[in-house]
Amino acid sequence: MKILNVDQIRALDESTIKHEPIAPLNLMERASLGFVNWYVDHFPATTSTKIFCGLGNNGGDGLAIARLLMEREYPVEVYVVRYAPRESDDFMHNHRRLKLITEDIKYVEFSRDLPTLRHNEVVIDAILGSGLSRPAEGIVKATIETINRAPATVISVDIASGLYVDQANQPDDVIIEPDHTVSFQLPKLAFVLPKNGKYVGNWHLVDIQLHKRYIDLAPTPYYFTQPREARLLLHKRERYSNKGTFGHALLLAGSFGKMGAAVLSARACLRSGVGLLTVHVPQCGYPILQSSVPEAMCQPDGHQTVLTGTSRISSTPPSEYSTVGIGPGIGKAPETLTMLRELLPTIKKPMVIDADALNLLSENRELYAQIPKHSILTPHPKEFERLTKPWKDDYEKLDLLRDFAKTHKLVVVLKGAYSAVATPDGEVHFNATGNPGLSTGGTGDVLTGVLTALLAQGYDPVEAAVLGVYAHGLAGDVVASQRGPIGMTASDVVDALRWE
Ligand SMILES: NC(=O)C1=CN([C@@H]2O[C@H](COP(=O)(O)OP(=O)(O)OC[C@H]3O[C@@H](n4cnc5c(N)ncnc54)[C@H](O)[C@@H]3O)[C@@H](O)[C@H]2O)[C@@H](O)CC1
Ligand SMILES: Nc1ncnc2c1ncn2[C@@H]1O[C@H](COP(=O)(O)OP(=O)(O)O)[C@@H](O)[C@H]1O
Ligand SMILES: [K+]
Repeated sequence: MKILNVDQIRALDESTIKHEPIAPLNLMERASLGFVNWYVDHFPATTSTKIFCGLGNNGGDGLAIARLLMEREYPVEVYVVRYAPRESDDFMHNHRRLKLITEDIKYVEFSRDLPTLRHNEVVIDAILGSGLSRPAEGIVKATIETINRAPATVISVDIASGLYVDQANQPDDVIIEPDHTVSFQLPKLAFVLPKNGKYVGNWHLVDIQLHKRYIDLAPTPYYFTQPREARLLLHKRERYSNKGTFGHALLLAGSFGKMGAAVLSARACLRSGVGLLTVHVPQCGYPILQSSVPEAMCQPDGHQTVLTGTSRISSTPPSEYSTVGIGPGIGKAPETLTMLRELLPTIKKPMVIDADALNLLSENRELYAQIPKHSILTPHPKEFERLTKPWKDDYEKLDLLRDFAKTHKLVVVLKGAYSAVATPDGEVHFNATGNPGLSTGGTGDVLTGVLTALLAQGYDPVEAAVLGVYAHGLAGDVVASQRGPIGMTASDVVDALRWE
């Protein structure tokens, strides 16, 4: 699913109006009805509902929503925030229609006009939408602050008032902090950026049949991966297959005190369909890996506690494996850096690079050029900052991410809520699955195992990253639904991996 920018969203509305064709007012009615259908599904008709409307089309939506809810006998109060002398045409039209069914529309010009908001009621925020062009001030600001202080449940129409669709807000901007955002048809970039979490709440999309052809043709670097789209990437397992069909992966992982990372990663790799797996670990990890992951072959390093790449029992060079995954728990010993330095130029196929392998790279940036093209790197934000530089906001971080992936021809998975998969072509695919239960040690090691398995099976690296990140997050969601997010462990995530 595409994520469009604010100009495209406006053009999409216009294209729908022109090509369907549909009158602007009827499109507003459709959007408002979409919101109301969602609302009716979530809140009973006894819910005391206060709707705050601005003077633009977001406010017009609010007025139409008020009328539609009154027709359904919800106890509704309407407040029009009068911050400007002029209203939009569609606002005016909906204002007239609402006046036909109620005399009781309240106007907020001064703070004293604001009502008291209680915990058992719902506030619908239709003050400002995608037309936001400057920070909230005056009575708009006072209204937003009052709503944010209130114990009521808050639902924003389309986007929280005060939040920009696709550009950074300033730290002192006043923005609605909703419990839910109900938006129209397509997600907005603002919804998937970590710093905006409290200005979005849980977000939901209602389909208002905007012009499909416009969406299909609209150029954008940003996508949001839906379950249907991720599942389409899954390769079928052929009936006449054998373990050779699904590749032989080499995983370089673990060091003294961090063998758990190797175990988790290896288990996840095996749970993700790899044909054969060899894990190269320091000698101290040999008995651990052999006993806890019997399905994997284990190759002890020449060194007792860290990886050096040498092995007395190995005759197969890393370049001969279907793919190589490196990083979980390896530490940053000088011998391990030497191993990485020697390894990279020999590998000609995309590989997976995570954790301390990324940190070693960031401390030795001359190695960037040696990373096999289209390899998958899986930094969390701190690791990504080490690989690049600090950013001032999430938008600058996104630019850095796209730039880094393009410049070095890599697939970069920037992990977190809505993990972002950046491609060598400059696209970014945000992931829909996952939850805060995954914020626990070892889940990143699990992801490395998953991605290594997919590359070994011959998946295209971008598809491997999009599908792997999706399946990893989904496994986290399955665990959260069974035992709640708080008690989730990385081992649970491995066990919940499913490929169907
Ligand atoms: N265009 C369409 O066909 C549709 C639009 N829809 C709704 O329309 C909204 C966009 O409508 P508008 O473009 O009128 O935008 P808004 O409703 O966000 O209002 C923009 C108006 O407010 C002013 N403004 C911007 N920032 C302000 C600030 N900080 N303080 C005070 N005034 C400010 C602008 O100058 C402009 O006059 C969407 O968010 C959505 O809710 C929906 O009804 C779906 C269909
Ligand atoms: N709040 C969250 N919502 C969704 N996914 C999350 C969240 N927090 C963490 N994750 C996921 O959990 C994993 C954590 O990886 P990482 O930070 O490398 O942990 P570790 O180093 O402990 O293995 C990533 O895949 C990340 O996307
Ligand atoms: K709003």
